[in-house]
Amino acid sequence: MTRVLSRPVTFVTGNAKKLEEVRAIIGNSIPFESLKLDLPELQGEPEEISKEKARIAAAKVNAPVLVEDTCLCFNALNGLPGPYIKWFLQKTGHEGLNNILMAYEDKSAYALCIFSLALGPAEEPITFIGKTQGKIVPPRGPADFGWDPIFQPDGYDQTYAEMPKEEKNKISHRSKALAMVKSHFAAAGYVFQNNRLV
Ligand SMILES: O=P(O)(O)OP(=O)(O)OP(=O)(O)OC[C@H]1O[C@@H](n2cnc3c(O)ncnc32)[C@H](O)[C@@H]1O
Ligand SMILES: [Mg+2]
Repeated sequence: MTRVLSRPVTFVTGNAKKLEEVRAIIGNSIPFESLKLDLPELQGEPEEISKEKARIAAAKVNAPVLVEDTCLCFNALNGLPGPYIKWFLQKTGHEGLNNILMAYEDKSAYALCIFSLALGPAEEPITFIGKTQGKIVPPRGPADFGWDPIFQPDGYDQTYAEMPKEEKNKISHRSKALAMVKSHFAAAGYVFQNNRLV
């Protein structure tokens, strides 16, 4: 069934680095616009946070929106800091995050990216989850994107920060979630006119 929407999909984020990766990964496969907006940092379970973020964004923009929320989860801490990683990173830095894990032998962690698509303010958001397993290490590589220097994905000698961007974008939590977003768009029968969903 063809879905008729009167506005383009807007990817809403306050994070320029996220947007850069989303642009690189999506390429031309989904026409979208972006809007820089700092949405509230919500509490709760990761999927619910992402959905609620989409509802808030759709109400603000009054259009179809795509948002994502990223978590960094330590297995030794049963998934924390998880959605609260932004504040942990801001307050304790890479060193503090490593120090927290000094109390545990298990340094394993996973990066979680949860996209939510809300076709309008009144519509139930659809979620797409990407997960990449790895471990927390002392920082290596450029420190220009979040916790990239301390996350070393399984099967690699480099941290996310040390990898060429194209390499990270092949295996990252974000690219896995976006692969599902792309499949959804391919299967959903949305119609694009002049690069807009109509
Ligand atoms: O406006 P939004 O999209 O919410 O952007 P944000 O920066 O607030 O992002 P989150 O709420 O999802 O918080 C995730 C935190 O993890 C960081 N982060 C997100 N994706 C990352 C990635 O791929 N590599 C490293 N750090 C990342 C990001 O800078 C934040 O500090
Ligand atoms: Mg945020």
